[in-house]
Amino acid sequence: MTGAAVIPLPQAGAQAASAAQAHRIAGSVQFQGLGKTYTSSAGEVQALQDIDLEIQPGEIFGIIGRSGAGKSSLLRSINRLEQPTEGRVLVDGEDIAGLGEAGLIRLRRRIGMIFQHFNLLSAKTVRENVALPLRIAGVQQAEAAARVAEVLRLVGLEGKEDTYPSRLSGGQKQRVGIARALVMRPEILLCDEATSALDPETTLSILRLLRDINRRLGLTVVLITHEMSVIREICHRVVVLERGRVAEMGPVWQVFTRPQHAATQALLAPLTRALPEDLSARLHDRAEPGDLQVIELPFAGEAAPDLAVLAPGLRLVQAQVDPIQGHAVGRLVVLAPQGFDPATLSAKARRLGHVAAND
Ligand SMILES: Nc1ncnc2c1ncn2[C@@H]1O[C@H](COP(=O)(O)OP(=O)(O)OP(=O)(O)O)[C@@H](O)[C@H]1O
Repeated sequence: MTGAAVIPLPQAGAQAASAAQAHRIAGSVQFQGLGKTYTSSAGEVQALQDIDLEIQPGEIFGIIGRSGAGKSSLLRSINRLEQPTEGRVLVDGEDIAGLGEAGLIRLRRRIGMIFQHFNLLSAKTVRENVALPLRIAGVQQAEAAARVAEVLRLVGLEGKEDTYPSRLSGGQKQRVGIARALVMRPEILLCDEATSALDPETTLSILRLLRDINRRLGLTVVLITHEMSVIREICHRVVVLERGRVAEMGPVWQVFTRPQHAATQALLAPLTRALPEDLSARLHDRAEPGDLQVIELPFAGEAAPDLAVLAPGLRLVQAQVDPIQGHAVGRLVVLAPQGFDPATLSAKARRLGHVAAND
C-alpha cells in the first residue's frame, strides 16, 4: 500500500522517542563476547566474532553489512532462533541461554518479528493471520478480537480484515506482518530485511510506520538491512558488520558524516551523488592557464549550510544536503578561480581537480 495512513502521534519527533525511553525500562539487548560458528558438511563458517554491544530500550537500532557479514545471525540470536557458540545474549538483563521451553515461549512473545517475504498464511484472512499468535497463546476470543482491531487500526488496515493475502499489495502484506508482530504487545520488534521486497515509495511508507510505532509504543526496533538509505531514514544508531565483526558503531549521523571503515564507506557510496557527468569528464589534475578549480565543500553541521560561505566569484555546480538526526549532512561543489584558497571556505574543503574555464 502506498500513501500510508498517518498515525496521529501523541508527541512529535525526538521528544516522543525520549519520553518513551524514559518510561520504558524493558526492551534492552546486550551482546557479550558473542560468537557464532556454523558447522556443516562444507566445513566451519565463523559467522560472528567478539560482538560486544548494547541496544537501548526504545531505540531504533540498525544492523548493516554486506551479504554474509553476519546480520541475520546476530538478529536471530536475540530470540534464540540462532544459538551462539560463544558469549551471551541478555534481554532485559537476563541471559536467554538459560531459558527452558516455557521461558523461551515467553521470551518470543516479548519479541515480535517481521520478515522480508512477510510469511503470511495464504489460506487465512488478514484478521485470522493477525489473530494467530493470540489463538496459540490461548487469549480469549473477545479480548483477541479487540486486540486485532486495535493493531489493524494502528497499521492502517481497517476495512481489510476479511481480505486474503493474495489480494493485498506488498506494502499491505508487510502491514499485516507488522500487525501480527504487534498483537502480542512485544517490547522488541525484529525486522529482517522488512522492506527489501518493496518498491522505494512503499519502503518509505513502511519505514515511517515503523518509526511511528516506535514513538507511539516506545518499543525497541532492531532491523537488518543492506541499504544505508533505510538506516538514514529511521535508525537512531547503527552497527556496521564486516566478516562477522563490528566494523564500527554509533549514532547514524556520525557514521554517515565520518565513516571510519572501508566497509561503511562502500555502503555509503551509492548515496553520494557522483559529480555531474560533463564536469567529471572534463576534470583534470594539473591546472592549465585560465582553468577553474573544482572544490568540494562537505557539510556535517547542526544547521543547513549558510550560502554566505560562497565568496563572490564562486559558482555552485552541485549541492546535496540531507537532514539526518538534526544534522545537515552533504556537500556543495563549487568552481573557483585559480589562486583561490579552498581553506578559506572551510578546513574540510578540498580541491577535486581543475576544468577549463571556457568549457
Ligand atoms: N545454517 C548455516 N550453515 C552454515 N553456514 C551458515 C548458515 N547460516 C549462515 N551461514 C553463513 O554464515 C555467514 C553469515 O551469514 P548471515 O546470514 O548471518 O549473514 P547476512 O549478513 O545476514 O547475509 P545476507 O545479507 O546475505 O542475508 C555467511 O557466510 C553464511 O554463509
